[in-house]
Amino acid sequence: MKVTVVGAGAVGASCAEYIAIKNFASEVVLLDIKEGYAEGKAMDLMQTASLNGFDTKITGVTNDYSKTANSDIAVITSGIPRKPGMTREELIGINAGIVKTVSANLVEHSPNVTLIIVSNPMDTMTYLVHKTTSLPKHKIIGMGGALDSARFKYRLAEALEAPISDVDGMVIGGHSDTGMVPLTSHATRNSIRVSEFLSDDRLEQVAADTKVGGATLTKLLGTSAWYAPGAAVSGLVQAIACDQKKIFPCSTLLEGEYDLNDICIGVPVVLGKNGIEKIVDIPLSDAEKAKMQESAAGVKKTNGLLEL
Ligand SMILES: O=C(O)C[C@H](O)C(=O)O
Repeated sequence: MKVTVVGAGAVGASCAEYIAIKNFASEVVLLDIKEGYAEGKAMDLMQTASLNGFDTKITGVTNDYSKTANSDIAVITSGIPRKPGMTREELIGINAGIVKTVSANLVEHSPNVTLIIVSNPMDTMTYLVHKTTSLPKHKIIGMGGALDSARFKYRLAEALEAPISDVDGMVIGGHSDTGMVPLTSHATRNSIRVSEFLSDDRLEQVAADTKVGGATLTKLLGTSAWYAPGAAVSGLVQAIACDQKKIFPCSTLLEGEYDLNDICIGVPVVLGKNGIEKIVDIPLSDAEKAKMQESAAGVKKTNGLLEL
């Protein structure tokens, strides 16, 4: 199993590290445009192999896509991160051109690759990859919901004063400060609905804190987060590589599901060796349906800025 990670910045390197530590891939190629940078990160990570007990071979390359040839899965983290006070949508001008070039190069050298898009604004970048590559829709996956759901579970556990392993919950919709739809009515603590433990006001606060999860970290760190994004990507890569058939919310092209068309947005999907193997249509309340439509309108507005 060969995995390429494009972009050796904090998110790309953290993603490569988690993939290696989970020890399911034979090879990870880290690619960056900055001369020697990916090579350095790869060497540093390889020097943790004996300490962390993994056999994954990590190599770094400077912008040489021939070294990514025949990748099974490739992750695109390239582009610029946002600064405090910015929205993800503001990155479209720079990141769209980068994601278009990177995805074309990856597909040229690995025509059967499954792509995972992390660069922001992620739902729009995922749509761009659909519009500009020949890959089938099940091989184009946007990573946002897995991360947002992890942040939702963190906030739920905090409110419940419970261990995170007791908590389950999912965030669908667009990966944006206003577009996320945390499914509070579906969230559980050990199979019991969290509404049995938390007031409506507290649950609303949990949802609000979840939606600005990335912005909160960007303010604290001066740039966007990397550990949870890297871990979330590694979870998707592992589900595909190991044919786990796990359900994650991912951004995928919708053709009628959730009453949406011609848009990539986060919905629950089954991930296995074929990439997205199924879109799971779950029943939503009227309020959740309305939020999903509102979220989709925001994503479509950003998609409208693409020069296709
Ligand atoms: O918040 C960001 O800009 C980066 C990423 O989308 C995140 O949610 O951490």
